Amino acid sequence: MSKDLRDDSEEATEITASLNALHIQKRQDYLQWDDYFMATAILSSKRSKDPSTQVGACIVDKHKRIVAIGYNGFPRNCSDDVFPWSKDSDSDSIENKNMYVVHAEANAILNGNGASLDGTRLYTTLFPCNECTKLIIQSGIRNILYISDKYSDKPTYRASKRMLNAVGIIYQQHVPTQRQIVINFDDFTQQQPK
Ligand SMILES: Nc1ccn([C@H]2C[C@H](O)[C@@H](COP(=O)(O)O)O2)c(=O)n1
Ligand SMILES: [Zn+2]
Repeated sequence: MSKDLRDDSEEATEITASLNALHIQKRQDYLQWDDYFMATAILSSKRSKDPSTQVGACIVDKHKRIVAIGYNGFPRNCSDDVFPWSKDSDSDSIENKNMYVVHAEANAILNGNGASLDGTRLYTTLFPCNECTKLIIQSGIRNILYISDKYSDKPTYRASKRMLNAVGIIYQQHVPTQRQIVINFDDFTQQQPK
């Protein structure tokens, strides 16, 4: 390497070091988009009252804008304290929660406030069932990212994949770029001016 080039690269390193010291370089550990949207779905799932499985969903348009969020729960005005959370009784029983729960994906689609969902991506913490898949297809969602596929052997979920494959909606398991995201309210309440 010529002396001039070495001098230049040394100077660049020094400038980077000075900028780092002044904290005016952009942060490197910011959330990646897919992690951000899936984390939003996870945060939404925390609102669910279902004692066994909490599901969250987040719908994002092509401009990376969140257009809707949802989680699994009973329909509006069907009290969480009156309707049953059990699924022990047989599936046809009116004491089975599945008679009443609106799935996270369905709630997200319904929460879209009438905005077109054409060409959007769905981030969901659990693979969509066949009923939600019908809504996903009809609403124009084109991609699905999910975390868990724990019910993949059930006919309901096999039917989902059959429909998704038939219409060419792409689904893939989300691979996070960071293992965890910690939310600590104290980080903000104790923030000082810099
Ligand atoms: N893709 C899905 C699948 C299920 N849900 C909801 C429906 C129930 O509230 C709960 C599953 O309960 P489990 O059978 O595990 O006791 O999750 C959903 O919202 N989206
Ligand atoms: Zn569903």
